[in-house]
Amino acid sequence: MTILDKIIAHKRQEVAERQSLVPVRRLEQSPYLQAQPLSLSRYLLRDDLSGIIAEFKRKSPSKGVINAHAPVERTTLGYMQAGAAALSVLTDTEFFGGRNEDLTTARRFNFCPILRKDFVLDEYQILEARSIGADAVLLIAAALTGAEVLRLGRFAKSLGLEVLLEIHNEAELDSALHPDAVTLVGVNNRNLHDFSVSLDTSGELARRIPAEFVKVTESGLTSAAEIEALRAVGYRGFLIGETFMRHSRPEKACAALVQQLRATEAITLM
Ligand SMILES: O=C(O)c1ccccc1NCC(=O)[C@H](O)[C@H](O)COP(=O)(O)O
Repeated sequence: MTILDKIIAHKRQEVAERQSLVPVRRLEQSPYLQAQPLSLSRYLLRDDLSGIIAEFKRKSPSKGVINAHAPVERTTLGYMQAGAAALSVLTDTEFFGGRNEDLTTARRFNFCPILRKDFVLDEYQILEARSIGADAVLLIAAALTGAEVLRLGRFAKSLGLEVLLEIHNEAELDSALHPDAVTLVGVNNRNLHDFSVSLDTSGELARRIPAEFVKVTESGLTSAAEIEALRAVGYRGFLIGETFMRHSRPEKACAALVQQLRATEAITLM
């Protein structure tokens, strides 16, 4: 049993419980449903932004507690001020120490696309994502069938949310890539069996992802040189969590990385 299997088993139970506590009609009353979501893909394609999706995560299965004290407001606002193009907020509690309120707080303090980072299995979670102020959701190919990606992706689209499809290999790409439902493809560099990280995964899969999808590289990124190397093979989004969150002031670590990127002159107008 992989860590993903464990997370998914727990999530199924959690979603069933939550649905009985917070019915769909309550989610539908959220004021965020009246607002127009921001486009994550458009922000990542902007040449005047860094392409960094800065993540707020307190702990993870691979690293345990990373940062239990950073406040969501100061961190996410700091990320934006530092030059991140978008935010990712972990809302899973059991394995990542997040909560829905973290995303809502980030939403209140920021005007940029926000990805709800969670383990989506059901339409309910997508409506919930919209109701807490998210602009995009993650669908993980390793946790879903191709038909489920299509169904959930279409539902997300009907609510105005973009879908970032996460893959680890070619087989997942082939089974889950539905142009009708997916806008961005994220290659996760972390092997969920042994937690090893290899940026070669992104390097190797880049040319397999059709040009119409915005390419995002996820996990294990630590430097401007790595970002530039992956930008050169077509990536426009760079999802970074731990490299920032392991600092007591994650937003300062983000600012330092954006500075390094600026020094390479890859970002012309920032
Ligand atoms: O981070 C983990 O340990 C993990 C384990 C199992 C499933 C997902 C996991 N992480 C979620 C993510 O995708 C990362 O938080 C994200 O890509 C950022 O990665 P990093 O920059 O390495 O924190």
